[in-house]
Amino acid sequence: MSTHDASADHPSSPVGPRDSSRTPRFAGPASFALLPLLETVGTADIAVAGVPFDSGVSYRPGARFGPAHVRESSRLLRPYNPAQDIAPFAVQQVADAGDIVANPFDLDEAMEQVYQGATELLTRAPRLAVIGGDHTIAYPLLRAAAEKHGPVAVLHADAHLDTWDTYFGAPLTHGTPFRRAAEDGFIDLTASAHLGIRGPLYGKGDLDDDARLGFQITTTEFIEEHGVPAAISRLKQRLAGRPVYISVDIDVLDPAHAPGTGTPEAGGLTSRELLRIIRAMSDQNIVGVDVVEVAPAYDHAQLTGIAAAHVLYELLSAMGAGAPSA
Ligand SMILES: N=C(N)NCCCC(=O)O
Ligand SMILES: [Zn+2]
Ligand SMILES: [Zn+2]
Repeated sequence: MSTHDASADHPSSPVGPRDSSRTPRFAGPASFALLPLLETVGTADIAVAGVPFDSGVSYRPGARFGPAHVRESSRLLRPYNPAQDIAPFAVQQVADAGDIVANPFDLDEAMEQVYQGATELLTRAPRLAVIGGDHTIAYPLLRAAAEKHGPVAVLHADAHLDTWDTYFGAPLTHGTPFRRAAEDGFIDLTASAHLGIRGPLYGKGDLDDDARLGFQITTTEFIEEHGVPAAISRLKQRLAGRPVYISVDIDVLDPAHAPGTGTPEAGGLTSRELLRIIRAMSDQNIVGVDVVEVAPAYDHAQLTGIAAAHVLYELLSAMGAGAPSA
């Protein structure tokens, strides 16, 4: 066990998480992984930001409490990740930027606030790791990412396509962000993929619409049939060489692994499968990530919060190992 931060011996190296061998990890406020606040370190390589917003949901509400729950569930994370042989908070400065505020009563204004908030944060940290919030927030986050990098290859892990058209006539909901982002040119549709798709649809046409947009689908059945390594090489072939944005809807996991979510679907990935797939993305140029749809009111024993915290930790590790973002 290390008894000090990465920063203690090397003042110029990144400021690491609060040292939980000196201050109990259950004491004090919960930033993500007990990381320093962005306002303390000024600038960072990656800013972790919450977006407590769930006015886009079609079923169970509550993802507005996701950021606080994932932070609270992340206290046990340790500084060294043996699975990727990396200390993600020592090789890069990661800091918690707090929450981007979004109007819960005006979805259009909220989307603008998330876009502006992300854009402003990108002046202080070149890459963002966002905790949702419902999946609607991927739209303004992709807008901000595309403005910086051009259309991004999206790796979208989710039980749902999220390329539906409208709900009750509303164009922006948590079931539609990738359709809107595709229409607006934020996504490189020659290199984007859904992972973990399963469950009932409104009709076969949902798949036709999605295919017409240009996404590749790796279903849960594909993983069951061919295994995780085959899924990984399929995804890598698809993404290769592009700036990659990874959006993880926690409902990609089976409800046994992540019950605390708004639209759960049986038959999902295990957290072990998802973590392994994320690790394999460490050779990609990951320019931004989000982990969304954690709804703590439906969680038990922090199962979903801990899964989401580990997913984000693995993403941050992969970003630390991967190609530069610029
Ligand atoms: N993005 C998430 N989690 N769910 C979308 C579900 C859309 C529906 O109610 O059909
Ligand atoms: Zn989903
Ligand atoms: Zn989703």
